[in-house]
Amino acid sequence: MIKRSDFPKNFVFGTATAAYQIEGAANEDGKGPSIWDIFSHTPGKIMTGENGDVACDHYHRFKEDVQLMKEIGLDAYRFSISWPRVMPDGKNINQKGVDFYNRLVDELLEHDITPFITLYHWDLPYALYEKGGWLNSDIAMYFRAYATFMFNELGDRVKHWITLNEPWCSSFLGYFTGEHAPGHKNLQEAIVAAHNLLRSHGHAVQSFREEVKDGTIGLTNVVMKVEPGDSRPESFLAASLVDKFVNAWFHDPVVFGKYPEEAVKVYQERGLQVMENDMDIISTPIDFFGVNYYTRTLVVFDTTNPLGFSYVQGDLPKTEMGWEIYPQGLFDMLVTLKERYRLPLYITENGMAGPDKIENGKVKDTYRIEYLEKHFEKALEAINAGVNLKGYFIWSLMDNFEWAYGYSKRFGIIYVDYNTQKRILKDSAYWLKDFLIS
Ligand SMILES: OC[C@@H]1[C@@H](O)[C@H](O)[C@@H](O)c2nc(CNc3ccccc3)cn21
Repeated sequence: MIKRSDFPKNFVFGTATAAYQIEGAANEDGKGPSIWDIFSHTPGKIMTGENGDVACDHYHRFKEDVQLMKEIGLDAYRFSISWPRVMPDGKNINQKGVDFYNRLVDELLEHDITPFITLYHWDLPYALYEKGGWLNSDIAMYFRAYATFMFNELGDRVKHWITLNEPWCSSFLGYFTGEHAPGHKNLQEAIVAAHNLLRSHGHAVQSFREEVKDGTIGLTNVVMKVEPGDSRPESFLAASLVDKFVNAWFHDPVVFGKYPEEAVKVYQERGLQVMENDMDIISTPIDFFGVNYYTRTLVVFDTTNPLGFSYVQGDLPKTEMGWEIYPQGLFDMLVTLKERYRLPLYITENGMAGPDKIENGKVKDTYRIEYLEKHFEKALEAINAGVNLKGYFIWSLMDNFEWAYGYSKRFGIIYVDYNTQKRILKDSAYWLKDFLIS
């Protein structure tokens, strides 16, 4: 049985959340609307018709939540800042919003929990969306100013920062499939948004080097193990191509200053415009990559699809999200990232949605314990194979607003009763508490 002491001494175990998914107080103390406030209030966008107006009410209950993190024994906590809470119009400061994050950071430090901050976890100020949002090249300057302000405000106490959470999701789910805010369905827009997201990332890193000399900063991407769904050579080719678009497209430019050759041609014909210095800015050196790993993706050659491939379902056991449980993919991708980019890594998200039910005041989420154990084992295997893995953040600390699924998917190690806002540690939280002292 794997033990915490099998991991390197300074390895951090934590949990992760995001502002819009847990804070609530969506219109309180001067906070401005985000694109997710508008999207979640738009009929038909959220499967359950729910929104993040209250969520887990973390804005008011953060002290209780930090106490629970301490009770579990977490080393670190990854959370995001709501840009529109701090800058309601995307530019001017809302001091009450800033005060909240100062209080949260101080509460974490008082409980010996190391804060890891994500600057952007999808909740763009709506006022900036109205100026073009990620489609307007000026967004990089707005993001740099926001990042610089936060570095100056919290950088004396917060030494680990992530610029963006999953730019692939922000661009391709937000602007191509339309499943996420702002709900556009335009491939050209998605390509432009992706480039502006990476430009914004690079500008934030440049500012960080000036403002927080003793800190580390990185970029978190969704990392999918892309595999062929059948044995045809064309499907192997399709898998390799999809890997370039989903994984390499958001890693290569940040390290090599170049987009993957195979994908550039496709995107240049569909609106990608790279201005002089863009790639130099995007490839401003970072300290680590954050890895959000959940599952694998299977693709097959498919001439009926204009893109030449289609996704297929695998036959492994699945979580409530319909995602296959595939711990081997975590090992494979950690090794791949290490060999290709030679950067330290954090697992910034890994976890599962389960059929969590309260029975006699308990949640017997044995399936989540098994999921975490298997993925912990693969993480340790990767470390022993030479991967410089520095930490592991479970998604998530508590059940929360799961984007287009509303509150119907529970990822937390803490159960949230949304009617009463009562928090109940699931069996997986008690298992983690024991693991962290093993
Ligand atoms: O869905 C669970 C979490 C979500 O709550 C987080 O806010 C987000 O950072 C997050 N990213 C993934 C992985 N992304 C993904 C996107 C499309 C298809 C499959 C996985 C999962 N999650």
